[in-house]
Amino acid sequence: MRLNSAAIATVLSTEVPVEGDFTAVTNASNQVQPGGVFVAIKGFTSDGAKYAPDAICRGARLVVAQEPIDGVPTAVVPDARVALAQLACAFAGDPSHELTVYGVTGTNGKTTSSYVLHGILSAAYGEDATGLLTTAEIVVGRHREPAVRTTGEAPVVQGNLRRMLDGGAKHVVLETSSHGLALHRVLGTRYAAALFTNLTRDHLDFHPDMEDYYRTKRRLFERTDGPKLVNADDEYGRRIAGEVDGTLTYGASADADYRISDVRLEGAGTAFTLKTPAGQSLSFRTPLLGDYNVHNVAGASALLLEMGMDADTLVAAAQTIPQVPGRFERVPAAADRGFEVIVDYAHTDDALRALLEVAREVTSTRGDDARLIVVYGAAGERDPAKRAPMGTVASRLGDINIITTDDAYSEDPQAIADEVMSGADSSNTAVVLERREAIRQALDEARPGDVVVVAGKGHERVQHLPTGDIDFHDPTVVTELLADR
Ligand SMILES: CC(=O)N[C@H]1[C@@H](OP(=O)(O)OP(=O)(O)OC[C@H]2O[C@@H](n3ccc(=O)[nH]c3=O)[C@H](O)[C@@H]2O)O[C@H](CO)[C@@H](O)[C@@H]1O[C@H](C)C(=O)N[C@@H](C)C(=O)N[C@H](CCC(=O)O)C(=O)O
Ligand SMILES: Nc1ncnc2c1ncn2[C@@H]1O[C@H](COP(=O)(O)OP(=O)(O)OP(=O)(O)O)[C@@H](O)[C@H]1O
Repeated sequence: MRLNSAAIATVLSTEVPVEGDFTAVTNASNQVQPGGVFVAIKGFTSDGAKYAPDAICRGARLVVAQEPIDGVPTAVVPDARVALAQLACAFAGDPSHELTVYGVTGTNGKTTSSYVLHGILSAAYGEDATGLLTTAEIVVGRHREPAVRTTGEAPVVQGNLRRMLDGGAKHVVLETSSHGLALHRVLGTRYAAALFTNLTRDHLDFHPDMEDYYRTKRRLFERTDGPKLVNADDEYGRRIAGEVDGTLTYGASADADYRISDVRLEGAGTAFTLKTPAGQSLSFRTPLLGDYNVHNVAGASALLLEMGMDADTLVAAAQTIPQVPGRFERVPAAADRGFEVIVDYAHTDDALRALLEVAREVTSTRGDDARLIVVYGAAGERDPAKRAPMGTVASRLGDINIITTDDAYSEDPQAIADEVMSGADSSNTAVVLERREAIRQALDEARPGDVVVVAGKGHERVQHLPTGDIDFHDPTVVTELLADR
């Protein structure tokens, strides 16, 4: 919707030096629309003010910045990121206030839990009534498109919420990263419900310490009026429950409000019982595998029960949760060879441990000689402290392990691999830097019965290397290599 200068002045509580109507807002100079507002953010690597003249050339009629910019009509604000969010909400007409928005946060399991919530909501209320914003995809009703960020900049978040509302959505799941909370990308969004999975070491290149990381995640719960569910089996989940009024817990702990028990592999999925605070025992069957996925399904289910979903509808819907892209994704072409290939997004030591424990369990059901073969690596420019622990986890749980390159960005892949190797056991680990070659060697090694896990990139379609970006999608590469054999 259009906003006039008076409306912008009110939203920002500042003077606006240009009259008339404005069409849209952005912080990216190359996305400016004619008649738009450009918000100049002082970033970590660059200063948006540098791009203000370019934004004006592209049709912006007003720049919002923390200091006046010479020769450019500027509205001055104390915090440009806050201003960006305020304007994004105003231009989109505050869509979150007309939607039921479910926020999901945590270190691991956000995307999966978001898909679980979305899958159950879609089964219960119809696909057209739902929307999903995650790391893997943006889903608007029946339309799916790849996502760029977990939590995009405020105009992206608000623009998508508006699109969903206009398309008939009522329930939207918004995966909410700590970057999103810290950098005000979701400021002004009304959350009707919030879910916390867990907190383990990650993103310490961005947060000064775990306490800051924790407090940032906690903000989601402080600003949610409706139901709030946290993982009782995670120390930080318990902290939120103790510190934010009205927060309930789920988990296997004896004192969890929603208590998980009787977890067992059943057919190609998992069965478990969820005991509710009202004393009901609900028997769940889900196609997802592993204890951590039981937590993801239990957390989402507890939240939906608190939101008033009928228990029978919920339990039936949980049986039909669709495959989450790149999370324990089985590559069908491998079945013909008698072994399994699983692609997964695990890229922290904790996620890798959780993944490989399930993969180990699956391997053990495939016979005494079945082996677990693991291809994995650590990303560059991201929290290097997790590299050696990833090596340790893989060596402990995998039979044959190949360290390869993940997204190295500008870092030297060999140096990253050396750091991972420093935590690994060299008797069961090799380094093969080229990712396609590493996967090829793992497939060559695989015998009938074995399980091959390719971890780290999941749904992603590009590999970021110091030499530039290349197209790379693990499920496609596995399928191509199997076809070549
Ligand atoms: C730390 C971080 O999140 N940085 C993001 C942030 O950077 P920044 O605000 O410091 O911006 P900057 O690059 O210094 O540029 C300053 C300003 O100039 C603008 N600019 C810049 C160049 C230009 O030509 N024109 C222009 O207008 C930029 O849009 C920006 O507003 O804003 C940029 C523009 O939107 C993002 O590209 C950048 O993402 C970086 C590359 C990134 O990798 N972010 C990751 C870590 C991230 O956000 N991850 C989280 C969590 C993932 C998870 O665990 O699930 C996520 O939510 O995705
Ligand atoms: N609840 C969980 N606890 C621990 N590990 C999990 C959990 N759920 C999923 N995982 C593992 O972590 C990987 C990433 O899961 P998912 O994409 O759901 O998390 P995420 O929080 O969205 O990650 P990111 O922040 O990197 O986008 C999965 O592929 C799986 O191996």
